[in-house]
Amino acid sequence: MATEVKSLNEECGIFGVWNDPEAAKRTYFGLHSLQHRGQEGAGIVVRQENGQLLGHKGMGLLADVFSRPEALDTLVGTSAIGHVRYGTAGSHGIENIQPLLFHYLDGDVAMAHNGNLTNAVSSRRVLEKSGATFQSNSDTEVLMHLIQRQKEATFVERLKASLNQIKGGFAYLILTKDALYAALDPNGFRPLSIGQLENGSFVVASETCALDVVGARFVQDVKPGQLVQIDDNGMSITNYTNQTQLAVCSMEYIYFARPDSNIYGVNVHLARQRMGYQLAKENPIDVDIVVGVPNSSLSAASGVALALNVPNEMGLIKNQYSSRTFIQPTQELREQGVKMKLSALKAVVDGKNVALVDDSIVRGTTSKYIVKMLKTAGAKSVHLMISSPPLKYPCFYGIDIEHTRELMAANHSVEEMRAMIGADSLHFLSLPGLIKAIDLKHNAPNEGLCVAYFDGNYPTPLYDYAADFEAPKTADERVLSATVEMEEV
Ligand SMILES: O=P(O)(O)OC[C@H]1O[C@H](OP(=O)(O)OP(=O)(O)O)[C@H](O)[C@@H]1O
Ligand SMILES: NC(=O)CC[C@H](N)C(=O)O
Ligand SMILES: [Mg+2]
Repeated sequence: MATEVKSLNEECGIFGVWNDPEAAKRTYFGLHSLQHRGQEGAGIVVRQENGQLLGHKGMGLLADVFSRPEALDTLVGTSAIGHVRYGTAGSHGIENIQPLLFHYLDGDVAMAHNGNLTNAVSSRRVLEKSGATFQSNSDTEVLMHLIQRQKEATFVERLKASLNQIKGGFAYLILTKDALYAALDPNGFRPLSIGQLENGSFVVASETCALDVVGARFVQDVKPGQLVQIDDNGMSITNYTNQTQLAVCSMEYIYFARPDSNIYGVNVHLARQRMGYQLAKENPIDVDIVVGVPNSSLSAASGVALALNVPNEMGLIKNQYSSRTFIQPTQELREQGVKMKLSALKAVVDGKNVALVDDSIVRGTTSKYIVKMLKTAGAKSVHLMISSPPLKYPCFYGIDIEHTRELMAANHSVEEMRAMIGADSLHFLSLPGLIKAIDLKHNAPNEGLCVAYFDGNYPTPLYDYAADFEAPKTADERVLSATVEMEEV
């Protein structure tokens, strides 16, 4: 399967609007600002005047999917939802591109989902046994079939009952002829914000950067366990469950979200800057310049430079046209991908001791290559500073972090990693340092953050994933298994 060069894969972006004459175009602009969250495919569904839903979707970037003006012009209606996808479950084909659209006798339903359900496979098995026929093979669709099987009288009641049956991470937007619904999982793993346009219409989006782009005023974040209903009477918010505890994904702050977004009132750029600041306070190294790895680490690099009191220099350039490089996932081609993406500035790094700042190490491909590149460009020494703790555990709630076996930090000590990467020193931000830097101050474990990728403490049971979950081996276990393998030879 062809895959993108990126090793930390994005998740999905969702956007919805109710009662706006420019619903489809508004959704297009909102989705455009969420493009960083998913590049596999995109789609928009509108509610037409007769109450029926009409959609257009395709593979690739939003601008490719809507490259012909007619595609957007035919989506006439005053309410819409849209989606940009990076798949976490099911195949990567057109059948799983969202919004998913269903036609029933009592009305059409469309849904867009960011997150990953942890009980989708087992739920689907039960649903199929009782006669359900799925149109896709992604986890998202399970919710629709659950809704159809509930006995309650109203759609809202059936929806609430179904939301209590799905597990894992989800931010859902659901469009019917009567309303736009937004629902967030009981841990609030994924961000979701409500805004209001000048004409009074409500919009809902994965990130606040999408509210800004369509000219909406921020109203509030959707909270864990909430169901928001927006219709011609305005907006109402209820809870479909009271068993909630905030555990918003810390990787949103570290890497995924756009720097101009705010999640639970915390600006992403400033949080990254504080991560860098804290990282340098924990590791006060002696260098001449700080260089951030573009783009996602530039905020953290500014914080490192501030704390070390040395210049923050542009020692690396990112080719802005390389992000769509789909290649076969071999290590050699991955390295070629980094080469196409980043170049060193000899004029800046020659003869310098460099603090190189990146937000994370997944496989180590980027770091290994950049350290080599900076040294080739004349850097005297390269000290790699990572503005998050070592990534050791996979994510099951909606971001596609590789399997344990591919995570460098799950399989090697920090000193082993340093040697493999070829850096003069290697430093990570501590977990308490990360929590302090994000500064959510929420009354929940880790101040309301999910940090399972770093400490393996998942806030929920893993359901369908529990059996296959491979915890990283300790150093002793690694030695033991290597010995067993040798004996077997
Ligand atoms: O250790 P690795 O396997 O190389 O993965 C880590 C890198 O991946 C991410 O960047 P990415 O290249 O995905 O995108 P970015 O340009 O948005 O930072 C992350 O910011 C690190 O730089
Ligand atoms: N990255 C996501 O949020 C993906 C949503 C959904 N699980 C899908 O695979 O389509
Ligand atoms: Mg990067």
